[in-house]
Formats: sequence, structure tokens, C-alpha cells
Amino acid sequence: FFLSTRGLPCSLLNPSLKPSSSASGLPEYIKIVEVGPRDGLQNEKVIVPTDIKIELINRLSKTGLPAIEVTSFVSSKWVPQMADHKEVMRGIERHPGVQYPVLTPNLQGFHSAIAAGATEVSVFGAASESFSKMNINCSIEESIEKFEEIAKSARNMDIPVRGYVSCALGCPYEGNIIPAKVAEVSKRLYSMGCYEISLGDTIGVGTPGSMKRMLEAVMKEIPLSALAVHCHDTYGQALANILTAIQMGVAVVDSSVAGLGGCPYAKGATGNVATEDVIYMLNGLGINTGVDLYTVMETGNFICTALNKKTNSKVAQASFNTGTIH
Ligand SMILES: CC(C)(COP(=O)([O-])OP(=O)([O-])OC[C@H]1O[C@@H](n2cnc3c(N)ncnc32)[C@H](O)[C@@H]1OP(=O)([O-])[O-])[C@@H](O)C(=O)NCCC(=O)NCCSC(=O)C[C@@](C)(O)CC(=O)[O-]
Repeated sequence: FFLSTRGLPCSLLNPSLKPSSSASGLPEYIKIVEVGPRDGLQNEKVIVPTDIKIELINRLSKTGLPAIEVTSFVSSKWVPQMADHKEVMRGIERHPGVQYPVLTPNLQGFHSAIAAGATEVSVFGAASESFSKMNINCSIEESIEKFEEIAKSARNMDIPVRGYVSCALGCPYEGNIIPAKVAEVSKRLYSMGCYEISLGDTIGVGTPGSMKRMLEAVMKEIPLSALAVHCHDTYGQALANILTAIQMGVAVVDSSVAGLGGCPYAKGATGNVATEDVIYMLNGLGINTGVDLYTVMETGNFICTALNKKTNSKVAQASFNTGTIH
């Protein structure tokens, strides 16, 4: 165990120094879906300038991340921070091999997204009726109808659709959510053609125990290869929950640079798990992500400076404390 010049243990900065994880039974490769520019920024009270958003995405594109969620084509009355969705979508430099999904709650959002150049969309449902109503102003059933319209149009245009299920481990309005409800909504999204279902612990209340029970229920309905986890870190459980999910074979993890994030319709929920912390853990497990940790930390530093806030990434904090990252 020795420190690199950047204040990080060398073996964790450079995963090639670690043995492959295949022997451990864990996935050899984990796909990281970076949600910082969307989930991370949507909760910021002060409107972030469009050029900062574009610069953030352009920097993230150079880190090796395979997917970066760009923005949301939602109503600017509901989420003012995402009002510049068209400009952001049109302004970014797209790197070959990187996916740039955007959130679309209805056909109106889908058509605006496509007109702005989106080539992948995400629909976002919930396993809680109350959250669905508060977040997208309709019942779960009504939301499924809207998502089916999107899925149909997307199919005709060869646009991949990802599906979110929020409140998979708890709801800010209803409390506990039964795993069977998460499995039911996930199955409906998968059946309509969503290629991947991201299970959101929207308010970060889950534990490894509730994650395991929820995944067991969902895995009865959907192939493991189509599952992702999306953990907020409100109760400090996110990394433990992610580890539980990957031990069960989940190989796609959503995270947010510098741990930015939160949902405007989930009061009290703090940021997503930090991308830096997830990569550090996966590097330590010998799992390949293809992402350069140091470049992500530099990008985290860029956005935290622009937002005038402290990073939520423990890895970045530890690294800053050594005084070796500028
Ligand atoms: C879904 C709506 C639009 C329904 O909102 P609504 O008021 O029911 O919509 P409506 O169809 O009655 O239309 C009302 C107005 O909204 C406009 N409108 C209608 N649709 C759109 C659109 N797509 N884009 C832009 N404008 C739109 C429409 O044109 C009209 O404008 P007006 O005539 O009044 O000027 C609204 O509730 C909304 O925008 N909600 C977004 C909420 C949101 O973005 N939440 C955060 C993301 S979810 C999340 O963070 C969780 C997640 C994904 O990260 C996973 C996890 O952590 O669990």
C-alpha cells in the first residue's frame, strides 16, 4: 500500500495493478452511467450557466465514461434548471462510443429531444403513486400510457429507451414500497421495450438488506443484464447498496460526479453516490470501468468550483486534503 503522487493509493488509481475480479465472481466490467449533468444539476437553486453545463459534459466525455445523461426535456415551470435543454444538447461535443441519454416524460419532451439531436431517451416512472403524482403530475397507470407512446415513436426511429423506476427502496410521501410493486413497474417498462431498467433509491433510504430483497423480486421478472442501480447517499448507504447489487450480478451503476444531485420532488434527498467513490471502490475490487479516476476528480473540481460548493466525494475530499490535486 503506497500513495501515488496524487494522494491516492496507486493500485486504486490504476486498476491494471490489481488482479481481475473474475475469480471473485463479481462482474468483470461495470458500466457507469454518469447522471451529474442532469440529476446532479437539476436540484441546484441558482441557474447554472449553459456554457458551464456544456463544459462539464465535454470534460466528462474525456474521462472514459460510456454514458452521460445530458439534460431533461421537462417543463421549465417544473424544473427551471433544465430550461436550457435544447441549447445544452446542441452545444456538447459528442465523443464516439459515448451514449448521451436525456429524460423525456411525454411525447412533447420526446419530440423536442429528438429535434435537438438526442439519440437516446429515458422515461422515468415510479413505484409510488404519490411520487408519480408529485413528480410528473399523473398516476403510475397514466405515466405508463405516456411512456408507451414514447416507446412506440422511439421504436419507429430506432432510438433506444432507458426506463427509471423511482422510489424503489422508499418514497418521501408513502414510506416503504413493497418489492413486488417495483417488480411490476419494472416489468411494464421492460415489456414496452426499455432496454435497461434503472432502479432508483430516490431518497437514499435503502440498506443492503432492502436492496437485496428488492432485487430478488425484480430479477424474477427481468433479466439481470437489463438492470441498473441508481443510489442516492442520504443515509450513507449508497456504496454498500451498490456492492450488494454487483454481488448479485448487476453490472450497470448510475452515479454523479462530485456526488451532486437530488430530486426537486423528493424533499431532503441528498446527492447521488459520487462517481469518484464508485470508481475507487470498483478499482479496488479489480473491476474494469474504463474510466480514469483522476480525470473524473479534476472534472468534479471544475464543477464544484463553478458552483462554489464542496465536493461530496470522499475520495476527492481525501485527495484534496493531501494538497496534491489542484
Ligand atoms: C411531466 C410534466 C411536463 C407534466 O406537467 P403537466 O403540467 O401535467 O403537463 P401538461 O401536459 O398539462 O402541460 C402543461 C404545460 O407544460 C408544458 N409541457 C408539458 N410537457 C412538457 C415537456 N416535456 N417539456 C416542456 N414543456 C412541457 C405544456 O406545453 C404546457 O405548457 P403551457 O401551455 O402551460 O405553457 C411535468 O410534471 C414535469 O415537467 N415534470 C418533471 C419533473 C422532473 O423533471 N423531475 C425530476 C426528474 S425525476 C428524478 O430525478 C428521479 C430519477 C430519474 O433521477 C431517479 C431517482 O433518483 O429515483
